[in-house]
Amino acid sequence: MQPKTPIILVTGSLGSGKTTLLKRILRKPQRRMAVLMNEFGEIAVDSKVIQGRNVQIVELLGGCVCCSLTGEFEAAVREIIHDVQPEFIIVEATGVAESDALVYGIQENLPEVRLDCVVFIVDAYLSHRYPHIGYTTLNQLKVADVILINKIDQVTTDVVNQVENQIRRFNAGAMYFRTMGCDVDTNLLFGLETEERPSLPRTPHGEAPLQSFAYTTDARLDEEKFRYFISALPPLVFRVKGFVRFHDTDHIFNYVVGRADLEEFHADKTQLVFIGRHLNDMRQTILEDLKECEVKE
Ligand SMILES: Nc1nc2c(ncn2[C@@H]2O[C@H](COP(=O)(O)OP(=O)(O)OP(=O)(O)O)[C@@H](O)[C@H]2O)c(=O)[nH]1
Repeated sequence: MQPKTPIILVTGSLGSGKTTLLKRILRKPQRRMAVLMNEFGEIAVDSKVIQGRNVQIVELLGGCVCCSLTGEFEAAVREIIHDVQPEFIIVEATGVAESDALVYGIQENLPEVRLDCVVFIVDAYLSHRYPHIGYTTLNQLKVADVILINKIDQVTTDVVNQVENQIRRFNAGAMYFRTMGCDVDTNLLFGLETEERPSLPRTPHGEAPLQSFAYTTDARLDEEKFRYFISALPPLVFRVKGFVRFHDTDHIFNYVVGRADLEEFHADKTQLVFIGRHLNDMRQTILEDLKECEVKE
């Protein structure tokens, strides 16, 4: 059984740092990733070009592939999955005015993929100088799960606060990161790694650090209780990822800032990694709540 291919959508205004983030993600050498772009040739490439009907694929060194859209988006995604079987697809959605339509299209029309995370990148300097938020930006902003306030080296902390406050008015539910050169921990952001990392000492630019912990059990969980538990997770839990076993089915479980996804998949045990801010304070309660979901044999 092949699990769904996760898609990460990277949006943001011109010059905000989308390619910078992509390059950071692509540094993970051992993952097979495909990057789908509207424009071609931004990322330095070396080697063979595969021309399909809907997509032009360039094999990069290190197992990543770079794909440029030449036909329909959905057909291109299918072609990529068929031809290169990536572990992740990253879509740089430059110039996509209707991000909500793209998100809807992915969720409704592409059962072979799972929308993993929608990232929106803000240029802190430009957002301060030109605070008007246009239609495209607003649309991208509203559907984002993760918002990077980037280029904070070019402005004061007060300005960063102002920019963030203005943006939060349109999307209060997203997870915010203040970055220079999009320096987020991409492993955590996109769940590229699943093993437990109990506490992450890096504190980027005065923000509370991300923390994580894992929960593992051989017991099966009561589905209804688990769904309720997830719906009641505090907003500082940014991501949950792993496997969950119910009465008669096993699943891959993914949760990103309020959006949960269960996909049937064989698992030997329930194993979940929680990532968020101030998690160490909530860890005990979360573990106790999960214990309550366990079905007693
Ligand atoms: N000062 C500063 N420059 C940055 C930062 N992040 C990225 N840049 C620079 O900003 C410029 C634009 O970054 P890109 O990553 O190419 O932006 P983009 O969103 O992909 O640009 P388009 O594809 O043209 O929309 C590049 O010169 C980056 O090196 C940052 O945090 N601070």
